[in-house]
Amino acid sequence: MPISGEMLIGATALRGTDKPIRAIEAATGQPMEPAFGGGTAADVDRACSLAWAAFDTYRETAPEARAAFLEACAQAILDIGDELITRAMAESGLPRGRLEGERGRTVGQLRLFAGEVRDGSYLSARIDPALPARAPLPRPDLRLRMIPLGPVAVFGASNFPLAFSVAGGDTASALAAGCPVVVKAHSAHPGTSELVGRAIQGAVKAAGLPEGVFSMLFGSGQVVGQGLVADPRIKAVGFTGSRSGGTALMKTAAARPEPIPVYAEMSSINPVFLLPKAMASRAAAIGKGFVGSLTLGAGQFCTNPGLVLALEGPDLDTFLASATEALGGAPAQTMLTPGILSAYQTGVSHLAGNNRVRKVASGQLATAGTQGEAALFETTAAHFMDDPALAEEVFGAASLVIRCPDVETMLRLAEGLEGQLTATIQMEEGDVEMAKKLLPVLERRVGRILVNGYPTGVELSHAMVHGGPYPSTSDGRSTSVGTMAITRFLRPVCYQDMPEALLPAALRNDNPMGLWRRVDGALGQK
Ligand SMILES: NC(=O)C1=CN([C@@H]2O[C@H](COP(=O)(O)OP(=O)(O)OC[C@H]3O[C@@H](n4cnc5c(N)ncnc54)[C@H](O)[C@@H]3O)[C@@H](O)[C@H]2O)C=CC1
Ligand SMILES: O=C(O)CCC(=O)C(=O)O
Repeated sequence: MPISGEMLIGATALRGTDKPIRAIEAATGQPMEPAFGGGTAADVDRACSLAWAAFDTYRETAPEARAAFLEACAQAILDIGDELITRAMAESGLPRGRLEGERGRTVGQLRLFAGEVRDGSYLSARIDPALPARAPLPRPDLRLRMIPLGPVAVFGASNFPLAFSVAGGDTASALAAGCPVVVKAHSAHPGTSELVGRAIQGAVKAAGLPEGVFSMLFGSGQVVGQGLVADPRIKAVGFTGSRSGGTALMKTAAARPEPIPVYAEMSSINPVFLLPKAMASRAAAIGKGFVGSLTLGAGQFCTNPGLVLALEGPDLDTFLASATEALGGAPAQTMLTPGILSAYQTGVSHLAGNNRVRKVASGQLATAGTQGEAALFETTAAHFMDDPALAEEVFGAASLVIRCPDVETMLRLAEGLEGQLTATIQMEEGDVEMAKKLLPVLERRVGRILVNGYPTGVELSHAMVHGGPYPSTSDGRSTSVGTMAITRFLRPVCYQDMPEALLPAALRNDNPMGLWRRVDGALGQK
């Protein structure tokens, strides 16, 4: 499929007339063909108008039709073939194996949501039958179902050009909920975005759905990004990126005459707690495993383990020696964009230049100006507490180890952390008492707590939480990965004393959708 540089607005493809964007080949730093015309305010208006026009029809599609559409999107992405992988490799610098895996995850996500739509439990159907004889007052007939919020603006992420981008988790969950989607493609991978966008556009057409179910725009954060979030027909926002970008969108959304929810995944340093018995039994193995997670994808994961907390002592020295050795074998890696590389280098040089921080180890030296070198630093708990800048995310393969004098200090540091996507505990049976103290603190701070693993690599499943308190996300009440993500784009409506003829299928007496429903408080399939 030739990449044209056009935006996709409903069923049409057109060239934006605002400042053009070119992808930069990540490995060489050279601009790539073609140029992608940027969207204007008029393009935003057209995409939002089509999305709004599509909403009432799309939201009432039968479960089977919507599920089949999601599966058709997945198949259409696979049908692009190797061109998708080679273009994504060029634009992102990520290796083939990673992108093939990411494509599998993207497709798997769409299929998982197809299953969720068929299952129907997300509708949360509840029926409280009327109690006309209740004294002192009769109870009316009350029925609840979840309905979709409306068109959703989705911002593609730079670091996952497939799984968190045009057809990524936010798009999949919004479409599953019954919301049309307008994507602002990330300028780092416009060609990949166009290929995926055309696959979705084709699936919309083949399913006979209204064209406004999906649009995709290129352009600037100011015109297209802000324009979408301010548009009155957009009713929710999904975003993965920087804290400054996410908080700017939160402000715009909150300042609208009708404020809307923003689900922004932003910065997280994902603390790893190394408990004493685990360190006594396997400090060297933990050091090696940690470096594997730290350097995955050049560290460009929001789940990257950027902070390690451990007790002072010889086991910590063993951990550091092992991590140093593993880092010595870690090649420098191409980073996603010149901007992300330069932000990473600035973050690393701030740590290196901080006289309260010591550089422990480095990865192999860069062989090209587009590569980032991994780095490991250490400091003391006292210095960490004194200098809030040390808790800021350095997006890339850099991490800071905190030497804690005792368990109480480790707990105090945990208590002082900002909201995080994940926290990891490395522990053995003998660490249970300490872990019990840590757990309530972490529950208040993070979205996913894992034991004896590493935080990078999020599973697609029903119980997954990929979210967390601010600033890891703008709204810690939900997840961006896993089927629970559908709830972000839904709200409840209650139908009181509604005649059967007006009730949605989910709430009719004969339960034509065969849903599990809560009838008079009891869950059952009736
Ligand atoms: N924690 C995480 O998951 C991630 C964090 N980042 C961080 O973000 C930095 C920059 O990377 P990007 O991916 O380019 O993120 P970014 O936040 O700069 O951009 C993401 C998207 O939001 C838009 N945008 C940014 N600021 C905006 C604003 N004020 N108004 C409207 N739209 C706006 C951009 O045009 C782009 O489409 C990285 O160096 C890293 O620190 C990046 C990717 C993932
Ligand atoms: O760890 C993962 O698989 C997901 C990471 C992520 O969501 C991100 O980097 O934006």
